[in-house]
Amino acid sequence: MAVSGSVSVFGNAIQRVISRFKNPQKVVNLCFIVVFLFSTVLTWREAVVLEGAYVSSQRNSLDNVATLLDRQLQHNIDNLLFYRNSMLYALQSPISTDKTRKTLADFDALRTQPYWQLRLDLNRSLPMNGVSDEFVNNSPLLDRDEQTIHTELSSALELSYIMRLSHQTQTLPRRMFYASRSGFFLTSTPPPNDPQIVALYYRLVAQPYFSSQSPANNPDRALKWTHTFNPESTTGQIITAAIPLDYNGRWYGVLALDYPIDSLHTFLQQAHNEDHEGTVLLYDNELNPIATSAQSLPLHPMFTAPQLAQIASAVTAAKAGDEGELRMDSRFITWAKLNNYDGLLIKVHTLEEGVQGEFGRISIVLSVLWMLSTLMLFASWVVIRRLVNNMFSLQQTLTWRANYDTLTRLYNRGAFFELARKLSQECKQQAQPFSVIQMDLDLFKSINDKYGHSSGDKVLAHAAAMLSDAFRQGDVAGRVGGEEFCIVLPDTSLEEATKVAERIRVRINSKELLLKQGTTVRISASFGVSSAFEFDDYDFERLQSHADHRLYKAKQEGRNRVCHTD
Ligand SMILES: Nc1nc2c(ncn2[C@@H]2O[C@H](COP(=O)(O)OP(=O)(O)OP(=O)(O)O)[C@@H](O)[C@H]2O)c(=O)[nH]1
Repeated sequence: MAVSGSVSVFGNAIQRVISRFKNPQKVVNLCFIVVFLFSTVLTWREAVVLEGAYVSSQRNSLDNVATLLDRQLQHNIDNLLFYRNSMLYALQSPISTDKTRKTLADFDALRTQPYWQLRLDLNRSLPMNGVSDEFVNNSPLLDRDEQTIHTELSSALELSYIMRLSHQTQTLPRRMFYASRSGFFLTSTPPPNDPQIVALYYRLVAQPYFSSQSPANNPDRALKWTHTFNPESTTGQIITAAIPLDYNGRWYGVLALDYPIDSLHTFLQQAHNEDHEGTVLLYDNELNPIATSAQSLPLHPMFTAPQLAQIASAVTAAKAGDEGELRMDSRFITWAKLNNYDGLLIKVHTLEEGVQGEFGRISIVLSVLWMLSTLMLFASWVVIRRLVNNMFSLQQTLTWRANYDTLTRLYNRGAFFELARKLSQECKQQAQPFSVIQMDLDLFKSINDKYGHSSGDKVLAHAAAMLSDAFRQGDVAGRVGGEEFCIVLPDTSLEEATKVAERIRVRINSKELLLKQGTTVRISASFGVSSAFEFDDYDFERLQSHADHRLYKAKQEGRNRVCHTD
């Protein structure tokens, strides 16, 4: 009982709210559109936050690799600078010992040989490897200066002790060397004493990292990175960091570190090990791929020329250490410019990897939730819309039934009296004539008795239709009793109202009505007409009473007639 009570209270409340709006369906639609938009905006907001987190995670992942690589490179560069300082100190104040004297004497003895090696103390130092005076003289870049060669050799000897001490096991394996313009070199991976020395020295000074360190090519005397092709390397490529050695205005040579590509591959694989999603690639400053965290460099280029141009334009304005991201076809690209290498790291995250990853799973759940809530919203919209439609049409039916007579479709007594009173008062205010016609079907009881009640109903509906067709717009008719009708005619005199009544009478009486197959009936009606002007009274009830008296008179006088006098 309590439940049904609260349901009906709720129903009434909804009905009251709905009745305030002319078109409740529109209100329901609007409400659901607002809820739909609200839930979509919320989901979209979640998606934006998720996207931000995804971008940050991609950046962090690349940032970790970039930091590790930068830290390692920084360590190596620090070593390189330390070696250069050692050489500079040695050039400033060369040490003269038995060993240096022996080294210089050996050099003087061997300097014309096509190749030579000074193996002073191999347990504590690295061998010095050199080429002939002739070789040096044939190259415009090289210069065996008699004034400085001995000082340089003794300084290089000191460096060879330090280099020998440096730890061999590195996180990022590399080769350190000093290539002198005076025709000798020192390397952490010394060659045997054979003709190979000439080829090695030639390759060292022929590579771009050497010539790029000349005062003309490197006026700032800064560290430079180069990416060169080395046919002896398994991958054919090598990355080199080089700095010039200058003293007293003379360019002595180049101190350099080079990294085999394999070591960079291994480094990237280890650095990117924790993050299983995506591939990290190291590119040089001309956007050539160098190394990858994948098994090997891709056989086909990862990017088309326009895509590379897009990356290049994003990176051009960036400073060292900057990072950014780009969307390319179905891939998400994150890039980071390294602090200690003139190139950049690029992380490629494909859509497939993204979908399988954590963010992909969350995005799918979010999309499914949004679709489910939208589906449920749509289902409830259909139900509520139907409910509201039903309530609205029910309300309209009830409202109609409260005011109209269902049989004749004319106003019922209550609604008619209310309207008639209103119209009479309006006419009174505007001093217009106002008339009332009272109509009653003749001998209607006999039709009921003879043909049945349903036939009687048919006659009543027919008479009402005749009535409705006959009066003018502005006139109002109602069923005020069983077979009694009343018509009010605003702005109509008694004479005009009498004519209207006469017209209705003729129409009703002129047509045979088919009651059932083979049975027709001709009906008639009597009319009483009254007017406000003749009584100087606009009270509707009194005017109707006058009209009713005259109707009675018409009945008395033989029915089927109009009476407008007492
Ligand atoms: N079929 C039908 N009959 C109705 C309805 N309302 C009233 N009546 C009948 O209408 C009849 C009216 O009869 P009376 O008032 O005696 O008048 P009459 O037979 O029309 O005779 P006069 O008015 O003197 O011409 C009654 O028999 C009522 O039962 C209705 O809605 N349907």
